Amino acid sequence: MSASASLPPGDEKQEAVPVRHCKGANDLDKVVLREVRGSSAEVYLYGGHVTSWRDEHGDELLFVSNKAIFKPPKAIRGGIPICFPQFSNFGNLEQHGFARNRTWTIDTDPPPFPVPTSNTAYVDLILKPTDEDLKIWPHNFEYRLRVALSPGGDLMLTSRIRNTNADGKAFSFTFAYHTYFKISDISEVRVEGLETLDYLDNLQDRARFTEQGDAIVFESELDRIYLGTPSKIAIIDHEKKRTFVVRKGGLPDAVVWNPWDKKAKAMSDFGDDEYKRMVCVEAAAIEKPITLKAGEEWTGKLELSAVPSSYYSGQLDPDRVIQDSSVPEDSIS
Ligand SMILES: O=P(O)(O)OC[C@H]1O[C@@H](O)[C@H](O)[C@@H](O)[C@@H]1O
Repeated sequence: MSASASLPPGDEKQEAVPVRHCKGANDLDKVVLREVRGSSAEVYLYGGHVTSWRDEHGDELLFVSNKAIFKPPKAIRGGIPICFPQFSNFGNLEQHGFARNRTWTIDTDPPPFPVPTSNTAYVDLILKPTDEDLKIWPHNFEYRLRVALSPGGDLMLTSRIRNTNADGKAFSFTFAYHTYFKISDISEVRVEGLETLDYLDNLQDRARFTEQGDAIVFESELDRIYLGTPSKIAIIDHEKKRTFVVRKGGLPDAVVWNPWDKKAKAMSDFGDDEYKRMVCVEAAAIEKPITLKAGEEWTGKLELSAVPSSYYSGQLDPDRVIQDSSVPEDSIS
């Protein structure tokens, strides 16, 4: 059942095919991945952007705004935008870089890649700079993104970015998988795994603080870059009795963001009350930009699982959450 999406655009009615290339909102190309037990994911070629991840019951796990604009050049509000080659305004490019509003292509012949376990549905995408891109960021690169859905329904994103500069020049970039998780109610959610860490507070000119709480809870706007984080972070949704587990490799930092009411109202592509149903926890490399010499490649991985909260019952101690891993460490870093 493993398959890459080299299939021609087709009709979504043929349900059994695990990887399907078809049309999404506003006729944009998208790829649908289906896993044998019923979970699924959707990836738009616009942005190389995952817009849906559903569990085996069909429950959506990612937040996408009802007001999201599926139309270039605006990035899609929700899902997993890719921030590259710049996170936020850490540089002279547009906010969060340009990868999230470029149209990627399906990579039908990616270079050797660890073979996914059988029954994994996946698609390989590629982004290369256009002449226009090279005017604003004068570096040649090949960005290969694999989006995969495991037989258990875990969503796995692997980014491989190669410096293909012919002039031998190095380049540096910052990066984030800007994941919007769908939650029952922001007041019922806590994020564990970031305790005692230093963070830069985007709401206070990026001043540096040390996290004092047992876990992050939300009572107002929050916009922080946690530094040097463990490879595992848990988002616990008490009302839904569901825990999202974020595992990351090659991405030392983690951004936590909720816009709260005022900023929600200021965003044209976001509903006034939608901040209650989302939280962003973003695996990132920000404080220390990644530098690639000509010919070098960097890999950044994200693995998302959704498990019943009882899975962690009695072991919400953050150290336990971080150390208890069902994924071998070497498969993620
Ligand atoms: O509106 P954008 O460009 O998608 O950014 C959304 C948010 O993205 C977060 O990653 C930033 O920390 C926030 O400061 C920002 O507001």
